[in-house]
Amino acid sequence: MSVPVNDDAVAEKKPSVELNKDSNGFDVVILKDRRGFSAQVHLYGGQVTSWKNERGEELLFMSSKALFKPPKAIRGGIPICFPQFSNLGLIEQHGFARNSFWSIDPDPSPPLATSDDQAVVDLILKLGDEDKTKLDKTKTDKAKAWNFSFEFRLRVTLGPHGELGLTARVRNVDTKPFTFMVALHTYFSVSDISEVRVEGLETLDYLDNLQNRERFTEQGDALTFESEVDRIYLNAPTKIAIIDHELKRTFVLKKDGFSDAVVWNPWERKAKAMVDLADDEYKHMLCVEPAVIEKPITLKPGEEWKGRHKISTVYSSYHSGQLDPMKVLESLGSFG
Ligand SMILES: O=P(O)(O)OC[C@H]1O[C@@H](O)[C@H](O)[C@@H](O)[C@@H]1O
Repeated sequence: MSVPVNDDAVAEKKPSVELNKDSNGFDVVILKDRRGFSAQVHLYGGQVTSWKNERGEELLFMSSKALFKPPKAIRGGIPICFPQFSNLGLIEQHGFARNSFWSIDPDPSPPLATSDDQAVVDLILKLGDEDKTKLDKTKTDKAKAWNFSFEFRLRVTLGPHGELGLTARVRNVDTKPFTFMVALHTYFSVSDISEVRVEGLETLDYLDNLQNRERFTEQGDALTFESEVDRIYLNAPTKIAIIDHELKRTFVLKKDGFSDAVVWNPWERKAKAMVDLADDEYKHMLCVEPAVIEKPITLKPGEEWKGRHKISTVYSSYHSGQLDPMKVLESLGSFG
């Protein structure tokens, strides 16, 4: 059941999209839908940094200590890991997309678009032959180790029911093949990590980043959290649900083109060691990230890869114990 809205008020509003500046002077795109949902996308990182519902409540987690200081990545929202995940390669941790300045994509035109039921922005990060020299100067030596001409297009959409959609497309415009990993490192805002469970990953195999990426099989009914978790779930299904008992709110994730899903919470000790996360903030965040890690993608010249990530919220009157834990995903069958 979604939160009731006044249909007359909804009919009067139109979706909107505009380019603006944040308080640090960074370029941001603000999307608004008819119901009062909104999203903010920073051109720095091509990163969604806010997604709010019609009551103005933030649905993504953003650290109170996030640094808006390039080349540091912004801690929260949806950073993009590309062309490498974590330290699984020669270049910097999680790649360079999250600390590069993206542009508004002039193709398709117009790049900031609205229709009756959605607001859209198209961003691009590219490295063509003519850009290589320019980008090389701004990149660390490590990033130069992945030196191919590519175009990464990101479409961010705020849909008719406030759902947030990200479509990622990577095209090889080089003369040589290249291989990459990618993750949409989504930080969800949760009431209290101890009150949250994740459904959809039961019985899957995962690589445990805390144990030298050894392979295990998930045993439990659903994932719950009582200590640090850092796992790459392999061949993850299309739908995953994050159920927040305290808020009676479920995030429904639908993905396409991303074979894996990362689940991460740093917990107390690691949070304390992170300069851009307050000590207690690990309690209010959970990362669930559509990703391609175990089997990286190779594109020949001219080829393109596409992946989609769509998130929506469902509010329900159930609370812990009232609903069969295995049935939440099934009961969300109408999600398109
Ligand atoms: O601190 P970073 O580079 O943003 O990474 C945060 C976390 O990102 C997760 O996706 C990884 O699985 C973790 O291992 C990592 O610690």
